Formats: sequence, structure tokens, C-alpha cells
Amino acid sequence: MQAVERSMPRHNPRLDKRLIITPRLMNKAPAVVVAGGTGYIGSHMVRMLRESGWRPIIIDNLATGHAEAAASAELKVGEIGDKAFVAAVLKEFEPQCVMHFAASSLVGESVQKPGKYWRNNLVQTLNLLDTMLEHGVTQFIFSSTAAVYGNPVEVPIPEDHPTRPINPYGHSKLAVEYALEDYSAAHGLRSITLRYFNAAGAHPDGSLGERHEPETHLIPLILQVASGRRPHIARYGSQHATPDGSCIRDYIHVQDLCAAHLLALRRLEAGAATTTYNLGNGLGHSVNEVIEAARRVTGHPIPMRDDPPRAGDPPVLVADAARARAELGWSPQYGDIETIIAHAWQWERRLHQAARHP
Ligand SMILES: O=c1ccn([C@@H]2O[C@H](COP(=O)(O)OP(=O)(O)O[C@H]3O[C@H](CO)[C@H](O)[C@H](O)[C@H]3O)[C@@H](O)[C@H]2O)c(=O)[nH]1
Repeated sequence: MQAVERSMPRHNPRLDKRLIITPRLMNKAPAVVVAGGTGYIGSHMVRMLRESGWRPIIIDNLATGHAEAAASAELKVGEIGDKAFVAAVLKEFEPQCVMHFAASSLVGESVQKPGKYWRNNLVQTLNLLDTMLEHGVTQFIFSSTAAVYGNPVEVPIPEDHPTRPINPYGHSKLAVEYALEDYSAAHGLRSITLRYFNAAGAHPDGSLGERHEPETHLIPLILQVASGRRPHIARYGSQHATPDGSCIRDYIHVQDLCAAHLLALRRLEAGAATTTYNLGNGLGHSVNEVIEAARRVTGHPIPMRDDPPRAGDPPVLVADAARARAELGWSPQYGDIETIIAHAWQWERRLHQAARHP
């Protein structure tokens, strides 16, 4: 293992690109379990891990993910809260770390069905953590959210901003964050919590992207209008307390999110203690501005209509991600909203094509 690790230059991104990962090498690479690895962000992470010399092992119940997004990575189908299932995976692959992307993540749905969010996001995660500890796996990277902040009293939002979620989704994620602090103190489980702002974009090569059913997120919905799959985009509220009256969000490219996970993985490997980072560009874009940018990128008119505000939607969420930049050495590569939309547009055209010629 030592010799293999030395021959696998996973700490040097320049060399990583040149690395040819044969099946034999892949089997000896250090394993990372990716819970939810067939979902939007998880599938990009699996790809990046493989390209960086790790061996991603996906666990996923395929409730919202897509098996084909796993590509040729190892996929074990089951529940993260099923202790026997997870135990078997941990025993077989002896992962160094677990990355946890598997969650219910729709703010609106969480308001309607809080029990689903508490069970899927908290109860299942506690089972996963307990199973990890029973098998000596003590490194964990957790996908959290800007929703833990609720209505911000300060923008951009730093990590030590008060956490007062205004919806069950945010409550359930914050509850896991508290559990992670307690598990760290009591059991030595070291974790890095990454609070995402608005994940967006798609793989720059057009082969991976966002595919939720039903889709509720702003950028893919706008692009479905551009491609002709929907008649118009609904703007949820035009009287918010923002300069143009529409909600402001910090859109962060999915590849930049994954790059931060890779840095977090290395930091845990180097012995880092439990901590939390915001992941955002620090740039706010209103719904109006995103629609305008999409019109420029796609060249389509994208008709818009006004709908009432959506329950549980804060008017402004923008990250202060200085900690992640300073401590992880994170530097987002695709901060420009038009680039984010262009990559998502490439993916939407591919989906649209596939729908027309199945
Ligand atoms: O058809 C739409 C869809 C969205 N919006 C608006 O566009 C912005 C972005 O909405 P998204 O649904 O794309 O994203 P959210 O900000 O609601 O959700 C994101 O942030 C949340 C925390 O606030 C959770 O982390 C969630 O998983 C993540 O996708 C919001 O102001 C929303 O009101 C519209 O105007 N019209």
C-alpha cells in the first residue's frame, strides 16, 4: 500500500492529470465512500476523486440519483441508515473517509413534509456515523447548506453568523452539524462540514449535470425554457427587500464545490480537527440577473411571469468564504455566472436531445 501510494501522485494536480488509472492501480488506491454518489453533486465528486487517484465507492438508494451517473465507479445500492449494508461496504473497502451527499434537499418540500427531512437527513446520518465508528472509520465530510443561517443579519455571511434556520431542511442539516461536534468530542470522529450556497453548473465537458425530477432549481428551469421544454420561468416574488425586488443567491459551480471536498479530504488526511466552511463565490445575483445572463448565454428570449414568493425563501444569501480560501487553499475556478450558465446550458441541450431521440 505504501509503495502504491508513493507511486500515485494524488497530491500534485499537475501530475494527477497525467495519471493513467488502470483497474489494478484503482483497486489499490485509497477508498472513499461517497454516499449519494449518483446524485448531482455526488456524481461530479466521484469523477473528480477517480481523476485524482482515489477509489470512490458509491452507496446510494437511487431514490433521486441516476445509476448511469456512476459511470464505471463501484456502486452499492442500499440505505445509508441500513447498518448491516453499510457495515459490509466498510468491511470490504476499508475507506479512509466517508463523504456524505445523500439527503433530501428541497426547502419547499421540507416545509410540507418535515418528518421526511428529519428521518432522511438526521436519523439516517446518525446510523451512518454509528456504523462508521463501529468499523474504525473516523473521517467524514458533510454536505451542509446556507439554509442553516435562516434570514441573515449580516451579508456576506461568515461561518460564525447565528444559525437560525427558517425551514425543516435547514433544521435537519443543523442538527447533524451539532451531532458532528458531539461525536468529535466524544468519539474522535473528525469531520469537515461544508455549507454550500447555491450549487449550479455542470461538468465543463458536458457529460454530467443536474437532473432532478421534478426540477425546482432556478438555473435548470430557466434553461428548460430556453430549450423549449417549458413555456416560461416563474419569478418567485418581485417585492423582496433587494435592489430589484427578486431574491439574491450566491451561485457556486459544482466543480468548485467538488474541488473544496478534495481539499477537505487532504486536510482530514493530514490530521485536521472538526471544522466548518462556507462554500460560495461571495457574489450575489438576483433572479432577474440570472434570467438576463441566461438570455445572453443562450440567445433565447426566456419569457418570465410573476408568481408569489416561495415559503421559506430568505431574500439574500451570499457567502463569506474567506476561511475556506485561507485554510483549505480553495480558489473557485468558475465564479462567473455566465460560465456557470454556459456549462449548465451545454448539459440541458444534451438532455433535451436525449428526450427527443431516446
Ligand atoms: O422557478 C423558480 C425557482 C427558483 N426561484 C428563485 O431562485 C432562487 C434560487 O432557487 P433554487 O430553488 O434554485 O435554490 P434555493 O436557493 O431554494 O435552494 C438552494 O439553497 C437552499 C438553502 O437556502 C438549499 O441548500 C437547497 O438545497 C439549494 O438548492 C430562489 O430565490 C428562488 O425563490 C424562482 O424565482 N423561480
